[in-house]
Amino acid sequence: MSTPLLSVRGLRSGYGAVEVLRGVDLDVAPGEIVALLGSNGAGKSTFNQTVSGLVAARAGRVLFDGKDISATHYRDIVRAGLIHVPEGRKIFPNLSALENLELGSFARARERRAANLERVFGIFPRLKERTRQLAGTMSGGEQQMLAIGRGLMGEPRLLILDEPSLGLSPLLVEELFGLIATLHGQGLAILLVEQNVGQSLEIAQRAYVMENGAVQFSGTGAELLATDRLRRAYLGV
Ligand SMILES: Nc1ncnc2c1ncn2[C@@H]1O[C@H](COP(=O)(O)OP(=O)(O)OP(=O)(O)O)[C@@H](O)[C@H]1O
Repeated sequence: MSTPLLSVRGLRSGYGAVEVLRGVDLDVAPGEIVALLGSNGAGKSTFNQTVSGLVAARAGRVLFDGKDISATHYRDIVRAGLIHVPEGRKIFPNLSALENLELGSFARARERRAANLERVFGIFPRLKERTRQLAGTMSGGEQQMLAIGRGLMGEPRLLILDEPSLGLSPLLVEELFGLIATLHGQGLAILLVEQNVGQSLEIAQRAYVMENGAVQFSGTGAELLATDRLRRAYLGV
């Protein structure tokens, strides 16, 4: 593998007395889609939040583009180009769609805001029709597009998507995975946390399976599918 864009070693974190991550190792190469799989409560969101600086790392190293960001403020992590689209469509419901998008260039790429807005509208034409609508009144799918669009406004070098297909209709899920493939085609590196295991493995170059705060498996989708226990656990086949 080429020099990783994101390189995580021995990462530990948690909440108060609860230890969640128990020494996680994970890499994402430039331009790679990596799927992060695991059952509910395995620690995937905690991993994303720790890497993004929202939850403090207790031990271990997080290198982004070769620099240790394990103790860096989340704003400076965004400035470096690691942008996290959190689980649950955390948009600002009382701001318009346009204002939500503009907030995406608060810390990074502010001077290219207008050009990036046009780019996001090119990817999500539906958002262009709804710039003045309050984000909280948009449909679930529109809110998810808004959350991803806001992430793209900051010109990510690595985009972390936390369960982007959650609650979307099958047609929208198709559309979303097509979009993720398009972004990848444009050279973007993506860490994709998903419950849609089959579709994730189709577009990801590699996958990690996390259980109880530790990586139990890493390899290609084909290798994961060749492991009976994992195939049964994650695909039910
Ligand atoms: N703010 C918090 N305070 C205390 N415990 C938390 C907090 N957030 C998460 N946890 C606990 O950490 C563990 C891992 O949760 P996490 O959300 O990282 O898992 P996950 O793999 O993303 O799960 P899911 O797929 O259900 O979203 C769980 O036991 C959860 O209850």
